Amino acid sequence: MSAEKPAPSLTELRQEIDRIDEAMHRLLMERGTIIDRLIASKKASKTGIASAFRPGREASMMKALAERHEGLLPLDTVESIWRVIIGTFTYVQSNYSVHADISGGDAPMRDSARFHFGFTVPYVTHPSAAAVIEAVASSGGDLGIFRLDQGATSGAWWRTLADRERPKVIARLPFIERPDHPAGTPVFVISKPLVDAAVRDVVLYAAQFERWHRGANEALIRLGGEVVASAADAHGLSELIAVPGTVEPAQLQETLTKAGASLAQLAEVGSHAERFHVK
Ligand SMILES: C=C(O[C@@H]1C=C(C(=O)O)C=C[C@H]1O)C(=O)O
Repeated sequence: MSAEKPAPSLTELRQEIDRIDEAMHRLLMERGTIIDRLIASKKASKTGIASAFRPGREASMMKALAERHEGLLPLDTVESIWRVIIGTFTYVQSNYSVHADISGGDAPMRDSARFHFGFTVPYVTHPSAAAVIEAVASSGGDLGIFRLDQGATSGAWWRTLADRERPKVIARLPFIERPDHPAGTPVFVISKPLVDAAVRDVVLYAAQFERWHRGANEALIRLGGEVVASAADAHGLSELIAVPGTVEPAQLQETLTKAGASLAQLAEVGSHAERFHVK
């Protein structure tokens, strides 16, 4: 009969945890030592350091994290830890605030901001998407967040992003989509234009129609696109349309026109990374 190995003592297990915690903390501090070089490199880039946020890089890091993850630690936990790390590392490169539209309630927006950017980054509330857009437009390098599923009363907020210098949508959160996400309210992130640092897997357009046709919906879906939001106003019907970045504006215009919609105006209002789902 072989003697059973005695169970490790609590003291031994705690020593093991202390060793791992110290190693993790030292690695995080080491990650921090890269910041000065990151700042210098971004200052030299075309986009500059006004906003250090690089949404394409973040989306691919979050996707890699979800694909790599295994074991008993919930994905919610590792995702939130890395969101805080990344949001804070972006903040220490160049301070920013997150402006949130709380017209649909503060709690889901606060959860989203804290989950995706942490507690070090200031959270500033506003009564509407329009107010968030203006706050970002007059800031140095702040971010704004608002819900995709705005009520009809919020109007066609996306139209105010159309001019070249205006803020643009740069990300859609959460990066890792799944049922029961702990901060899963779908939100757009806006910032001043990121020039060549924007990710263009999905491109968003403000489209103004004199007349819409149901067939245009199906034609849009065949292109891999969708209507994200719509609002009727004095100018007719205004839609926020998302299409894959590979679709040229002329192709989008032709597709909608051929399907019977009478398009008066089409303007790009931002772009974001390809959406990523896990079960
Ligand atoms: C570090 C960078 O800056 C930001 C912070 C990131 C991070 O902490 O990993 C990733 C992307 C950027 O939004 C970077 O551009 O690589």
